[in-house]
Amino acid sequence: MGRKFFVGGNWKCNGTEDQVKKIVDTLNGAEIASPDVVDVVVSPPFVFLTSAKSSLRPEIQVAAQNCWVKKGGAFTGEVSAEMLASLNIPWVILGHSERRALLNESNEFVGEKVAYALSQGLKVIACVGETLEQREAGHTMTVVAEQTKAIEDKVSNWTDVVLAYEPVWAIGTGKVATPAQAQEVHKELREWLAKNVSAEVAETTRIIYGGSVTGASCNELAAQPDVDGFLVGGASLKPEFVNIINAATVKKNA
Ligand SMILES: O=C(CO)COP(=O)(O)O
Repeated sequence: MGRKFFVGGNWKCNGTEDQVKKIVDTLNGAEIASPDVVDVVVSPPFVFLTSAKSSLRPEIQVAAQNCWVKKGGAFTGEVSAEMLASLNIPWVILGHSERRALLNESNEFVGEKVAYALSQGLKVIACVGETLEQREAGHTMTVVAEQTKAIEDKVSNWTDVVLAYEPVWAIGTGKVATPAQAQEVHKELREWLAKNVSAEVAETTRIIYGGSVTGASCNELAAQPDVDGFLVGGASLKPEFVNIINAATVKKNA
C-alpha cells in the first residue's frame, strides 16, 4: 500500500472574510483529483476555520495553524487542542518555522505540542527544516534530525502525523528546493525514522515538502520517490493551488 499524496495549504496570517470566500469558491468549483489519491487540507487563520470548514466541499479538510501546548486555561490569546477537537477540526500545523523563529518555539516545546494535540485526537502536520546558514555549514540533516527527535521523544504513535520538510531558505522566497535537494532530505528523514522509530513508521509516514511550491514546480517535485505531497504557502491563496493538488495524479502515474 503506497502512501496517499497529501497537499496542505497554509494560508498563514492572510485573508479577509471576502478573500476567504473567494478561495473557498474557487476550490469548490475546481476539478480536483479524487480523495482516493490525495488528502487536501487547507489551513485558514483561526477566525475563519469554522466558516471555511462548513462552506468547503466535504473532501477538503481544514487544519488550525497552531494550538496551545497543554490543556487550555489562563493563557490569554491561545487556542487549545481540545477546543479544536470539540469543533471537529481534524488537523493542526505545529512547529512551523515562522513560529520557531519569530515566537521562539524550541524543538522540545514543539515536541510537547505535537504529543498533546495527538492526545486530544487531532492529526498533526509537524514542520522541520534548516536555515540557509545551517545548510551552507553542512548541518541540514543534523538540524532536521534534532527537530524530528524532539517530536519522537514525546510521541508514541506516528499514525496521525505528517512530517513537513520546509527548508527555511525556501519559504516565501521564490527559491524552491530542487527536486534532488528535496528528495535527498526526504530520503534521509525516512531513513532516520527507520533507524530511530521503526521500519513501518518510515514506510507509512507521509513526508511532504514546503517552500515556494508553485503550479510550475510541483509536478517534478511530486515525481520524487520520497516526496509524498506539499505544504503550500503563497500559492495556496491562488487558483494554481488546484494544479498543485492535482500533482497527485502525476505521483499516481509515476
Ligand atoms: O511555509 C510554507 C508553508 O507552510 C511555505 O510557504 P511558501 O509556499 O509561501 O514559500
